[in-house]
Amino acid sequence: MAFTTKATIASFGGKLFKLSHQSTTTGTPMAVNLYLPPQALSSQNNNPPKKVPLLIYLSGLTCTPENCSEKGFFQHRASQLGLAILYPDTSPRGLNLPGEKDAWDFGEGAGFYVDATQEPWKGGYRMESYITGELPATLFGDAEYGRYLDRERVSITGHSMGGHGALTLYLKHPGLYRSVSAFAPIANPSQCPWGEKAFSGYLGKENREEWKKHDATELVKGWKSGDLKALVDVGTGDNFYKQGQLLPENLEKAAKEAGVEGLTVRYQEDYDHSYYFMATFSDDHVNHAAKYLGLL
Ligand SMILES: N[C@@H](CCC(=O)N[C@@H](CS)C(=O)NCC(=O)O)C(=O)O
Repeated sequence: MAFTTKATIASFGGKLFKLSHQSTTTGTPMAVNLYLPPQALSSQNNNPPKKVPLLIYLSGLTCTPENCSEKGFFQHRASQLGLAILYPDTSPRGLNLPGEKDAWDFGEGAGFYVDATQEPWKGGYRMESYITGELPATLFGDAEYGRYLDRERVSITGHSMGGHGALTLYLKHPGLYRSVSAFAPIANPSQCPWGEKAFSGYLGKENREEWKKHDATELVKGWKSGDLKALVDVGTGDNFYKQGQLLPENLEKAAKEAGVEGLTVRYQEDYDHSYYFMATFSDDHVNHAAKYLGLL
């Protein structure tokens, strides 16, 4: 369903639009933020306006579309290059399922970008279908916003749970995105406490084979689509990294053993899990996407 525009905010010469739409995939209203750079907006009277490529940013646990729009600083470099950014939500909200709000790492704010197969989650917790299907289809088809966007040039990035989402959706859907990057991703969720909890709930405790289809370290072993075009940053001062929630080394090892080229993992000395880390390296991640989107 078409978007309702809740707010329009000037940012780095472009505009951030706070949007909402009724999703048939989740059965709920979904909030999403869209940043249009100045290059798109200044051509709004051209017929058609200049179409710019799109970077989809998937957020981490507890987040809404606001966190990264406000303090990730992606808009800074995106405005210079002419790149739109889409900030979706991290789960459906308002389904009022039992236990949905009991924990910060499961349920609301923690959809893990999978389509749940287990009750009571499978009706609405369908974030993989939402992010890869309904959301881009709605956006590119939207009379107001779709005309600025080039649906053939899309890349994906994300943080933590969203880094897991970016990597797995990229690996599961070859050709859908031109490149991928991730900040502090949950890189091997089948082997860490966050992933075990989420996959047990959404996919079933016993269905470990099913878990592998949503695990970047497992998926990379079957990658057959050439150079990976993947950039990953992890801070060595990140407590979640130290606790073994992220496991980027497992992803690196799996890619190496499978002979998959094009994965760059950088360990950034002292940086933590926060947006101080994200904002420091967001220019690099926008540049990475821009390279494959024909902007650099
Ligand atoms: N609520 C958790 C932290 C969750 C967390 O760090 N979430 C990250 C993504 S995994 C985030 O972006 N949080 C929102 C923020 O920092 O603005 C805790 O208390 O330890």
